[in-house]
Amino acid sequence: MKVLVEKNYEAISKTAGRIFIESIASKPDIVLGLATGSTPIGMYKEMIRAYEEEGLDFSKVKTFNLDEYVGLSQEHPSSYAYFMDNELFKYININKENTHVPDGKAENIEEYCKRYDEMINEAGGIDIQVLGIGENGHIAFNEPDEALSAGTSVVKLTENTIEVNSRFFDSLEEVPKTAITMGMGSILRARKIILLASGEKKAPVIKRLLNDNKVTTMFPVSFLLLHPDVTIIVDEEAYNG
Ligand SMILES: N[C@@H]1[C@@H](O)[C@H](O)[C@@H](COP(=O)(O)O)O[C@@H]1O
Repeated sequence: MKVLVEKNYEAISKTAGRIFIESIASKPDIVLGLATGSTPIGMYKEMIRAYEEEGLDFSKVKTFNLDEYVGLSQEHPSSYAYFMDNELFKYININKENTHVPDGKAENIEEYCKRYDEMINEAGGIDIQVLGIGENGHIAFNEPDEALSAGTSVVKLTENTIEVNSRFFDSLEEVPKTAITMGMGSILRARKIILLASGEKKAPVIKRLLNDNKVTTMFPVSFLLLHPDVTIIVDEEAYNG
């Protein structure tokens, strides 16, 4: 596991953005694994800047997002599909058909989850995956539990996650209780993984990840210890607390 400690949020966004920009430039039909949450927003801004100022071409890029709330349509302002459109897709020349965010309104949701993993495989697998991290160590929506799904599945969100994510909704009651998430296997199959963390609230989980040499489903991010190509990019607050 490679660890890069940067001064602040702006610096982690620039470093992560640069890795993505260079990857896209060297493989124009790259498959990106994308994440939501506040952390990757600065990195997406860097990618938009590279499109505007350096002419970075997204026309052949394919993307797969990690997760989506069950029950929210793509037009819902708190949905992750809406987030991706407004933080990245609408500013770059990506072909909308090449972007995939799990469908929170899918009719046969179990079938749909299986199909989502197949779609990733059919696209050639994820070349580079960006991840944020929850304050309880979740990645995507893989919450601490006795068992974690290998493939994409529907999961129950913890009270903690519902509360933390309520800032993106008008009220706590509006936050869906379940979500579709890529599974640990889907994530670990990505060829390269970049984990981003910013701010002192993330310091306890980053400390645990870097110091505990143990893999446990009760701390989902610990599965990254098994992956051969993970880079953790953190700011000083997330590193030192
Ligand atoms: N499902 C997402 C995760 O993918 C994300 O990593 C996490 C952290 O979000 P933030 O970056 O806002 O701290 O939030 C949500 O729960």
